[in-house]
Amino acid sequence: MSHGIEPAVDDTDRTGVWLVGARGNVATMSIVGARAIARGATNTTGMVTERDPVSSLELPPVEGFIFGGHDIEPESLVAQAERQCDRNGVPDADTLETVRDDLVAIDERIEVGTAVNCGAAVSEDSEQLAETLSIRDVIDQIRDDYETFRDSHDLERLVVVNVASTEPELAEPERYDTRDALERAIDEDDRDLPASVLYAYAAISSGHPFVNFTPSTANTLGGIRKLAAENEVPHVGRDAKTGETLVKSALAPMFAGRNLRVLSWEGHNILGNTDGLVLEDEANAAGKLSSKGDVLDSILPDIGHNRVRIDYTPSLADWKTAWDYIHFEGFLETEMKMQFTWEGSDSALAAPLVLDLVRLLSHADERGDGGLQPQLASFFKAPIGVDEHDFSRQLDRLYDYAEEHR
Ligand SMILES: O=P([O-])([O-])O[C@@H]1[C@@H](O)[C@H](O)[C@@H](O)[C@H](O)[C@@H]1O
Repeated sequence: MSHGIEPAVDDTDRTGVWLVGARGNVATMSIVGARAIARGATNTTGMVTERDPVSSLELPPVEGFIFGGHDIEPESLVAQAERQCDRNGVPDADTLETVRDDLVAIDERIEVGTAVNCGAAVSEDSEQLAETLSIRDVIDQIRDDYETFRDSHDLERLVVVNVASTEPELAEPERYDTRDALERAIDEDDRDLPASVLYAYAAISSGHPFVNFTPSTANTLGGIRKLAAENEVPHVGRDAKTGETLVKSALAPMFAGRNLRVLSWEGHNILGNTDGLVLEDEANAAGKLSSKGDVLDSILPDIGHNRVRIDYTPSLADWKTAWDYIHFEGFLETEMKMQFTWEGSDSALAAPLVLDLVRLLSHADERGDGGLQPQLASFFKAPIGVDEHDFSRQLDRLYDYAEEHR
């Protein structure tokens, strides 16, 4: 039995983290971050689970995480991390050196995945599971990869996290609203099902908690939600709230609370990483644009004009800039303006949340709490099954949960 190179903190608590899109920016930064924490090369700033009251829950230590994953990107994890270090300065060169051997070991556990129905922007120049396989065969292969990983590392639990590029939206998702309809579609080799659904189905039908960090369809399908509820498997999503939308969901309640009428809110996002490149394709961008825009519609139902743009600016690499212009009206019909600029390292904002979500879903799984996890809504732009978008109210739910279960 190989435990890989990473030290486990406690042999009875070995949590496996299976990243779909394991060589992408967010996955690479999550792995680098977890291993840097384990090796004492960085601290846990940015992790919600390291702050009271959430830190009082019994959560698996990040130092004990064992990583594996799927990807269609053949270039190694080390090469990805080196590129991020050179282009973005994150991680810095010293941190990268500290975790380099870990990355080499983890890279050997990354299996070839599928990008079926992910659009040309994602699947060009990739290595993929053979297109001749049936949908059922692809699911079986994915499940096999999960189980081999779990068994060979003697894992207590395996949490699957989708951090792959955003897929185009699935047309008529209500076709798969029941478990029967979804399973029949799989048996009939329905070629409309996208990769995220296959990964989510493989995970949840095998009893593995699932996180959808992206806007892709995955566990939002009715059939998958029913399967998770019936099998009591915890799952959560979708589209992590890391930057501009995080600020919006904290700021918009202020306008609502003071009865200031927002006439227009323009949000312009520019970034130069692979996510930005994929989102150049209109079909892939549709889901992201709607989860970013819907937050304001829900907090400010009488908003006059609400628009979000995302543009690819290659030279910015992973440094995402958002410029928001808010035109609003106050007493005596006085028109006023507010603007803000957010400049964030896209992956460094996302990575600690990946680690938090693995810990929190493991906690739910350990307690036997299956199905959706509404206490985790603050992590997402479009939390499945939760209508509340106000960041501080969402956080209250998490804090109440932590107080109750500490
Ligand atoms: O969280 P946020 O800054 O509003 O939204 C962001 C998107 O605008 C961006 O395109 C994507 O790359 C980020 O991962 C994140 O989802």
